[in-house]
Amino acid sequence: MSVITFGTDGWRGVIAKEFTFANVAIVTQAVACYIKDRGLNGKPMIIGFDQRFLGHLFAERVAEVLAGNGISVLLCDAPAPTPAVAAMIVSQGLAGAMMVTASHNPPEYNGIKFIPEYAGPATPEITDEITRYVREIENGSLEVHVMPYARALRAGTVSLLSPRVRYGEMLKQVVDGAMIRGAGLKVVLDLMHGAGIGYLEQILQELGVEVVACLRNSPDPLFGGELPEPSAQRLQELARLTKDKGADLGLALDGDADRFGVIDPSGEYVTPNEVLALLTDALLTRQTGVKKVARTVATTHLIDRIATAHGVAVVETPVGFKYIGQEILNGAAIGGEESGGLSVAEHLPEKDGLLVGLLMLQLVAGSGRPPKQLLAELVAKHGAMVNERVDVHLTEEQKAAVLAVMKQWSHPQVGAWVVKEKIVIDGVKLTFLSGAWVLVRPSGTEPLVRIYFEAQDEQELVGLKQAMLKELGLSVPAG
Ligand SMILES: O=P(O)(O)OC[C@H]1O[C@H](O)[C@H](O)[C@@H](O)[C@@H]1O
Repeated sequence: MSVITFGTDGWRGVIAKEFTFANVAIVTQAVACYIKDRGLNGKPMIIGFDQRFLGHLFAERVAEVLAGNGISVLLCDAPAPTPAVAAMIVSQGLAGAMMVTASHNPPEYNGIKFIPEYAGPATPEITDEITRYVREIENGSLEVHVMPYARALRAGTVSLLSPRVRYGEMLKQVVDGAMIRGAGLKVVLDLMHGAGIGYLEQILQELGVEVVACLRNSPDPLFGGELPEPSAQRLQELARLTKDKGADLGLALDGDADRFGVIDPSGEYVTPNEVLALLTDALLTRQTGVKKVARTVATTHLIDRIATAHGVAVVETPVGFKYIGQEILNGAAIGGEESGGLSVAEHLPEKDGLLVGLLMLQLVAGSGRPPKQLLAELVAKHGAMVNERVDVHLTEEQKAAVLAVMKQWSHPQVGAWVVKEKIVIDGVKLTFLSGAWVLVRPSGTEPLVRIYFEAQDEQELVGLKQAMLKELGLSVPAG
């Protein structure tokens, strides 16, 4: 069986096991076939990579195969954020991008994200097409074409570029730089040894924001023994420093800088759901004529309450920014997801952790209030929503059993909760008359089942969680 499959966000594998130079060449050849099919091979492609082990060499392998197919290549001269690479597609009118990254996966992983010419994540239709080419290459009916790297450089088929300056300019066009500069803000950063190194600090400096401390600001392919994931649990040092240094915000990025982490000056973690709600409200307050916003099926319904209050529609998508990106292309002014992805139509249909940092600074600068205070005001207006995600490690059999229970769900109630609707756009979601909901779905990036809960308060959340886990035959505690 082939080890090359595309999950929620690209192809990922363990380095030297599945993620080998040979397999990178196969995936690249398949992408080259797709590009040629679309008649886009007259335009260059950009290749980026993050701080992972041998990232630059895997990127060179990608360059050799694209060059072997007669496609000109702009290769990043250093690790770069995924959104900076995607931004170059727009700014330079490119055929697409290939980003060598495994995002927040453990250090032994690497991967490839293909970003087509619309500058957002590839849709499943596109990755299915690429997978068909992968299979043809694997069974020998298509060949991999290679131009050795040194020759491609000499011939000018491959040239090096740094997206930093141009990307910084694009970001600064989306935010109100004068407002941010005028507020004299201080921040603490946590770059998690990732691709945001050299990018976020520089852009903040250009915007007159003082970086009082910067954690994990050096390349480390082992990520200091942790996952490069900006979750509450991994941002404790950032939280402590943000509070101790009297900073206005703590900002973090994931391994390839497309996802964000935000800390309130009180040292409290601001969840992605909360950030999405705050930024959706800010955008809908600032912009008139917005028709719709987008969120995934796993994301807080507080967004719906905010959008409804502004007379704006909400589109619910499966999990994965590839779906949100399509909605942004189709007119959603802002879109985001619970796992820490967000972007706006004025920018890119690709999630961008740096953009979120700047938008949060703009929010604090404009309101003069910290995120948690702004959230309290939102809750006072729209009612509270509390949420939790439980990630459960299960055997394949247990996983099938849990998903089957949900698929076949027909009872009118879960414990005391009366079912309003069963939604099956990704896993199975039950919404309840109380306004609470639960979603059960297999992860596309990790061997897990994710169970998401949302309720009006902690007490309802705990009760619903107990009732649902009991129905699923799971005695798993939260967290
Ligand atoms: O829940 P999963 O299928 O594991 O996906 C979790 C997340 O993985 C990646 O970061 C994708 O870019 C996101 O769009 C997705 O939300």
